[in-house]
Amino acid sequence: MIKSLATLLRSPALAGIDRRSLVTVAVASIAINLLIFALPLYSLQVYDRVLTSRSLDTLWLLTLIVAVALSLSALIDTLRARMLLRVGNAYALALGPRLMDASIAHSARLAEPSAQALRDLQTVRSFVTGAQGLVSLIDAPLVPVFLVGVYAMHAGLGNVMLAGMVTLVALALATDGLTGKLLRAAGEAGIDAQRRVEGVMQNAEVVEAMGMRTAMRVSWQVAQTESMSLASAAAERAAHLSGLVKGVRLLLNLLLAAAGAWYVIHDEITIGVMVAAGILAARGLAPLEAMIGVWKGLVSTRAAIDRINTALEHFPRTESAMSLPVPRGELSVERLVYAPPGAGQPTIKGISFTLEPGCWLGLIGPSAAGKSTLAKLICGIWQPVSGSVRLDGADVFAWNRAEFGRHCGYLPQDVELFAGSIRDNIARFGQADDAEVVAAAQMAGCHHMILRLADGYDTRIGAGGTTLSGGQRQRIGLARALFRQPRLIVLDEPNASLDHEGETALLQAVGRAREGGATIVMISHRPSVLARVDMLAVLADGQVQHFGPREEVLARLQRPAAARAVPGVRRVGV
Ligand SMILES: Nc1ncnc2c1ncn2[C@@H]1O[C@H](COP(=O)(O)OP(=O)(O)OP(=O)(O)O)[C@@H](O)[C@H]1O
Repeated sequence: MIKSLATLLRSPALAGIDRRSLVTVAVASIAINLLIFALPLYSLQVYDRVLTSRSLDTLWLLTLIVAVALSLSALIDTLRARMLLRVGNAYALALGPRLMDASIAHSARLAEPSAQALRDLQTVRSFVTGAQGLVSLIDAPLVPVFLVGVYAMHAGLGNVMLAGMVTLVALALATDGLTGKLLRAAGEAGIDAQRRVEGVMQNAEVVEAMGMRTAMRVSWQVAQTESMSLASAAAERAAHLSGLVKGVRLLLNLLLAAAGAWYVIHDEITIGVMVAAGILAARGLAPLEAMIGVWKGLVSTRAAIDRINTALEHFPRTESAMSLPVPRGELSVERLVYAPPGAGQPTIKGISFTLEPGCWLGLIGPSAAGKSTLAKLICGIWQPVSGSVRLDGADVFAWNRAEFGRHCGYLPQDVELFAGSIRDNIARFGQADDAEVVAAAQMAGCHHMILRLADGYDTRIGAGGTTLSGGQRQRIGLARALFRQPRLIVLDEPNASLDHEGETALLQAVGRAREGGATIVMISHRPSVLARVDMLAVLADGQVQHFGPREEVLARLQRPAAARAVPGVRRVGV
């Protein structure tokens, strides 16, 4: 048990806990508990000395000393709570950025939005800082000190307390055995219900348009009810055990009083010892009772720590800290193989090609050919199973994301803009001169469109802000991709929502980026686009069917047999 506790404390999820402050908290706990000894010692003196000597001076002096000791104990207790608050907050602040990175990587690589690890971080923080958390457990290791104190007074009373301790520890273990599994299952079911809610809210328009509210509500209710019934079953068992614990505690008090009285009657101890031992035993057993009280929190915190560890293990910092020079833009895709996580079959099956800097590649192929997957691999979002994508010889996946991002512009198929101003979105939420933002917008052909909005570049989008049309979003997304003229530009169906004017602006922008030496990969089936590219790649079933200069590939596609071999390419109609 101690070994597993040590492993837990060393786990990456708790790496951000300030150990030195915890040692201070432990020292404070020892001080609090030692000062508490003043009360039984006071009773001992008052019952055995003061009452017999009837010395009021001694009584006042003793009362004053013990009052100071207890006040000091209360003060240290408050400071300890404040320190735990600071430890918890510092922990969340220290681990938060890494978990945010891991959550983004998780969501991007598994294409499954998940902020669970960040919620788990708050669970651990609340446990460390809350009154019903770590502070309830922190006194538990000092229970033996109280036991020794009671034994020092009388072995018989010590035995009664030891029996009480063993009973309470057994009840704690029973609580774990009877409720732990249920609580963990309830937690998982709760997370599942939460995921469903998030999914529904993200696609609320679809739900409303097609009257799917009832079906979605029922699906959520099923998960929610399961979570609630598991939690209720656990709570019911815990309530029975809690009643039992209270009963045991009352019985122990009675037993201690009875045993004390027995020993007093047999002249083995004084009344003072009897009262002092009762106080010591009660204080000593309290942390064990508290431990049972916070068991639910303990189980959910343990599960949260496990999930944080998993998130950190699956998405460790694999990026190189090495700073690389600005690439020229030579893109080489080498024997690239990719299979989605959990899928047996690869969706990219050994693709290889090279693009010179300043080359514009058009990527075409039927639906589900793997075009978007290839685009994500080229941007280093997903990790290949084997092979690599290299920009100027450096593996894009291993490249430091922040640094690689400066050289890469990416426009996904579903353009997502973030809550914030249009300026922030174009500037990728970093520091930027106004001139740079305007230049990117002008290049993407959306400068005038932005100026026509109520607050121009300061127009807020997202929650509580303006809702942009699909075409407007796509143009701002393009400006974001072109911001600061990256060396590699990957555009996934960038003209899907664009009108003729928008498409002309897009082609001009990409043409200018090419003139500036950027390497461009563009997925599109529009003839107007394909007429402008330098190279053309035709993808089918995760493989390159044709690759080469545009004219050459188009000529090959004109042959009926070739076009038949790549279904969907016919509609290019070039
Ligand atoms: N996150 C994912 N998890 C599992 N499978 C995926 C994932 N993303 C894509 N796939 C699968 O990979 C294959 C290629 O998908 P991809 O989106 O790359 O095709 P595409 O050529 O871009 O299609 P389209 O033209 O329809 O957008 C498909 O079979 C798809 O089901």
